[in-house]
Amino acid sequence: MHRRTLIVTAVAAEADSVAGGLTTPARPGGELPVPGGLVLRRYANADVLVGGVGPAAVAAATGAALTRAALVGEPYGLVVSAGIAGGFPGRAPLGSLVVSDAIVAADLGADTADGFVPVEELGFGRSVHPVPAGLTGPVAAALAAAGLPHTTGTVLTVSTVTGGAARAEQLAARHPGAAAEAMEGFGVAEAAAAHGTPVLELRAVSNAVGPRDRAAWRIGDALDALRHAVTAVESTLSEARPCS
Ligand SMILES: O=C(O)c1cccc(C(=O)CC[C@H]2O[C@@H](n3cnc4c(=O)[nH]cnc43)[C@H](O)[C@@H]2O)c1
Repeated sequence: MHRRTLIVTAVAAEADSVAGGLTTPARPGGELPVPGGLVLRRYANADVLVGGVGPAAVAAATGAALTRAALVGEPYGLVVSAGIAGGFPGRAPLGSLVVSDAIVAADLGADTADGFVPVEELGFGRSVHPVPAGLTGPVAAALAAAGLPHTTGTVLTVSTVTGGAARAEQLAARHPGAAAEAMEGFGVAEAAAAHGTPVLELRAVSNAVGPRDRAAWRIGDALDALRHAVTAVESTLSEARPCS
């Protein structure tokens, strides 16, 4: 069974890479306005949305697109948070891809004398969206079949880009399964969950998580990797059957 996928990026350059990787044709009419001044780029099996940087902006944008689709009786079957990311050293090298097995809001909680406490332990909310194995596995297999370097792991969502070794070590210690950090996945996942829609995060690594080193960023390579990844996983996204 085919289903339509909503692919959400933070910025237009990422959406260009995603759209450039899709091999199916653009839908007649091409672009569709969404409440909030957003625009959906429409393709045969997927729509691409530039949702903004950070979890709050992207949650609002994703919610608007999901609600529009539901109201016109064309709900999406899958939501994908896609873009560039920081990779944890030793887990996700520059230019490689990360497929989420969980999406975690790494700074949603409280700082205490005993260290960081996630919201669940404070007694409210959630900071983790598990990704169905029936999504992660087939998407990773499609990347492998295309010969694209990748890893599966937790993708952390942060509101502040990590810029030092101490913070990188703290995050890696707190989340041993973490492969990458970015700024939108958890917002996309919250909106998808509100609509009962499965969610996956797909990231291409542009920089290492750790001390800030602008000269070492490889944003162009990561955008190319994202485009190749989308070509490789396009049919899997419409066909994979999520089952936890
Ligand atoms: O100024 C800096 O030090 C800096 C370092 C890395 C990325 C940025 C960005 O402004 C990009 C944010 C944008 O890209 C995603 N992204 C890419 N790398 C990372 C990262 O290491 N940590 C968190 N987010 C990253 C993110 O999803 C945003 O959309 C600035």
